[in-house]
Amino acid sequence: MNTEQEALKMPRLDQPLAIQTCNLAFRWPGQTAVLHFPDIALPQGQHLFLHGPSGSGKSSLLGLLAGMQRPISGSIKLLGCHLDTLSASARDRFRADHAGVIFQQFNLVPYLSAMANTLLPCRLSRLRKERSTTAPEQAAETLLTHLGITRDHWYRYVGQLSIGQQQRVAAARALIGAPELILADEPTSALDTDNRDRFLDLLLDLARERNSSVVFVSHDQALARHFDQRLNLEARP
Ligand SMILES: Nc1ncnc2c1ncn2[C@@H]1O[C@H](COP(=O)(O)OP(=O)(O)OP(=O)(O)O)[C@@H](O)[C@H]1O
Repeated sequence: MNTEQEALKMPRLDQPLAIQTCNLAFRWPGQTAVLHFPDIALPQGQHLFLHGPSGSGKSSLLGLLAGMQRPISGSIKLLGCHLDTLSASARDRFRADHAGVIFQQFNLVPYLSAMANTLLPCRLSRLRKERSTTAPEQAAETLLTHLGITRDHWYRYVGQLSIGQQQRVAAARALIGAPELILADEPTSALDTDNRDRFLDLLLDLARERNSSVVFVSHDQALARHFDQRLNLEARP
């Protein structure tokens, strides 16, 4: 795969790197094609725009950074931890403690309310619960309110919410407990331009408040200007 990395802002050398990858390659089980990825060096608190056409490997790379898959070669260092050397369960633990993931299809639990979905990370990770400066319920209320989910929607099943509302609940779930990393896969694809820009501004403002590093996947070049760094994956033959 031909790839190109364009740094809009050079990493500041006085900031520790939140994400550092080197010579990453990955092959999906049952496939012969190997995906090769450009190196990432993202300082803590910076925001990376991961861009490329459909099939270029954006979700695959995000899955590697989230520890959901393991590379066939190369290294991934997150917050100083060598993720690629950990077992699957240790990677799950690391993700629960340190990463808020917004999936392309949101992956909310349909039989739980917006509030219960938002609180899940604090139930799964003591670190996330303790990092919250207020009680988790209060943190969830604050996040849902910031993200425009009104009180009358907090205790509804997420299946009864609109796609845009579900997306914002997924963002609240990712942000609760101030994880150091936010990994977001095309979270604005179902939104019109106005809502897309509003959602992105909110997400990045909240990430900035928490000094979270963000990797944001999108095929929409217009969003690149909001980010510190940009990584382009090129079309695969
Ligand atoms: N679960 C999977 N099993 C096997 N192959 C997969 C799987 N997911 C993705 N692939 C393959 O890996 C390659 C990269 O896919 P990926 O979903 O990472 O691209 P993408 O850039 O995120 O695409 P899109 O913008 O359409 O979401 C494609 O050839 C795809 O067919």
